[in-house]
Amino acid sequence: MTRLRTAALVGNPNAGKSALFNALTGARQKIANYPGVTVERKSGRLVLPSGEPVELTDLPGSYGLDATSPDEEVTARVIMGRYPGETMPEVLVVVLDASNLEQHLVFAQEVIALGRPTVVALNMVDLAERDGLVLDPAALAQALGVPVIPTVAVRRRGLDELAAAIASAEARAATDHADHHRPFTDLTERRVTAQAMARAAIVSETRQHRLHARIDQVLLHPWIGPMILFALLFVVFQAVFAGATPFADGLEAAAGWLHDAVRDAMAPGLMRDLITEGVIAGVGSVVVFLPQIVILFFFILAMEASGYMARAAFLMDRMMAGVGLSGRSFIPLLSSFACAIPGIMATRSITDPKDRLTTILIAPMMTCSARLPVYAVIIAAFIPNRDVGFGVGLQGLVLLALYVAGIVGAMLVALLLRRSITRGAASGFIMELPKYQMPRAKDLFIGLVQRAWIFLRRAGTIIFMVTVVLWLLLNFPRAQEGQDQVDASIAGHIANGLTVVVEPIGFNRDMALALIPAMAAREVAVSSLATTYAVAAADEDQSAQQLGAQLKAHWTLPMALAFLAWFVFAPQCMSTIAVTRRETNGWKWPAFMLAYLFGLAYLAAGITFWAATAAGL
Ligand SMILES: Nc1nc2c(ncn2[C@@H]2O[C@H](COP(=O)(O)OP(=O)(O)OP(=O)(O)O)[C@@H](O)[C@H]2O)c(=O)[nH]1
Ligand SMILES: [Mg+2]
Repeated sequence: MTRLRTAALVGNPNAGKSALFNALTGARQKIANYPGVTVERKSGRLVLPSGEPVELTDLPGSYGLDATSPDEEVTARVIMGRYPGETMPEVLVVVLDASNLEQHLVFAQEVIALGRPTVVALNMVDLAERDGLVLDPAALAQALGVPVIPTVAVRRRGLDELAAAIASAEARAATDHADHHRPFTDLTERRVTAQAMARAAIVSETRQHRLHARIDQVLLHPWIGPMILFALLFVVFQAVFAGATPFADGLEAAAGWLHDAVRDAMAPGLMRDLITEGVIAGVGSVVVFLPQIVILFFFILAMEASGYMARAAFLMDRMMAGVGLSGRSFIPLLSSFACAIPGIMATRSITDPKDRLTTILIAPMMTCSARLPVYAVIIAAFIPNRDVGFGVGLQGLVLLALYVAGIVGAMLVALLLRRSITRGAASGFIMELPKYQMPRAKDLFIGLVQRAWIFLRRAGTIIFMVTVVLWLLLNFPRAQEGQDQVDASIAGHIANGLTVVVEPIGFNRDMALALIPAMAAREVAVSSLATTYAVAAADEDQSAQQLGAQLKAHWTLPMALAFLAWFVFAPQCMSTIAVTRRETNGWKWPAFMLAYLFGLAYLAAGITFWAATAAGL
């Protein structure tokens, strides 16, 4: 019988473990240039030169075997063979950042001291070379007592050698009968040794860090830094609107054309209506926002890969401390701009449980990409595409304001929570600043394709299904002669009931109708509105108008602004609630989250509506 061969990648955060894992197994794990990207173990298949497979596990980065946060706990457990349902990995592959040896050797020694078959991947040797370090891997191997293989994960350099080293360590593992206890190693001692080893392994060092140090002086400057960060965000949101418009217009025209083509080609009837009103008008109204999503993620991915994101975390640390959070919360909150689900999972790298809980509770207020279609459709319909001077577009400005509103709301809530429910001292923040890197075009491209695919898949599955169900609920029972179809329908009845609740904050029936299906996914608010208006238009024998024109015909500006304010806060997403339940082990906190976010949304929408009405908008 053949054994199942196993190996695990271990090392400090940001050493390039996931990049190496992807290169060795062909997986597509997320990599980014800041610590704490991976928070869960992930396995894949590596094929050795002999053709034999090895199950390789990618682990969260860690500073030591005595875990201080939930993600480090996973690493320690897997290494020690105490992870439920999993055998202990036979070979440990320690991944080191060659340009940061002194730090990374501290944990490496602890792992090597376990006495198990171990191989060291001396990764990022390209960056070490760039920084003018000349390394002596043989000296390091001698000092550590295990093989050391230089690698460049992102350029696939050294992979064959690494696989061969894993294979021979693997062969030793078969005859390894050592008892697997954990020997005591002293941290201070390891630090001193790490320093000595790093010195011995570095043959020569030239001063090339200077440029990067100078860039950091500017980007991390107490007041120039935040200004640059804000200017950058400003550019991002301008680009989301200005850059996407031609593409979005093209897609919208294509959807319109498709709509007309289907209408002309099919015989009149419910099937035709389902396709034109539900699928094309509904799902199509969401898909047209693909260009905006791609532009937003282009900036996010470029900032992640370059190393700027970690600087932004550093800059925000002071502001975060002001509301009782640490800069450690920044990365999870930042991930929440893509989606709150990975954001909430990323809180596993936060050591302090109260810090972590607070971060989980405010994460849904970060504007996730699912809100972008909702914001964009309403802004495009109600905010004039005007230049407010210096080439700054009003639409992009309003979009930025919505993002800022979410951030400010989150900070205020954090402040309140830290003074009441999650009271406690704010923990300190130490984060290594990663090296600056030029984002690689190929990685960016793959990242964008992945994001686009996630967006389209959502449109094709959950948004499609919810829209079709809504269309059915809008069309049955059929209206009597002279009756309005939407009013007669099941959906209309439900919406009329809800309208009583949301009328005080300025919402009409159509808006109320969009809120319930949008619980499945926020983008559904857009497809629901599009479908509702398409059904209503067909009923009144109007030609189908584009969604923007329909909104303008049925809503006032204060109503539109109130709807935007609602979406800044409302917890319109079931999956976020589910992941909160999982990460907090119970229903208490997700229930709390739902209640307070709905409360906030209601307040914000109401205040916006009445203030805008009073201002005569
Ligand atoms: N230049 C260079 N960059 C690398 C190399 N390996 C990884 N990177 C980059 O370094 C950054 C960190 O890589 P990851 O694979 O996410 O690091 P990790 O060890 O998995 O980090 P955590 O999941 O946070 O523990 C990414 O931006 C990678 O593109 C390398 O050999 N050379
Ligand atoms: Mg990783």
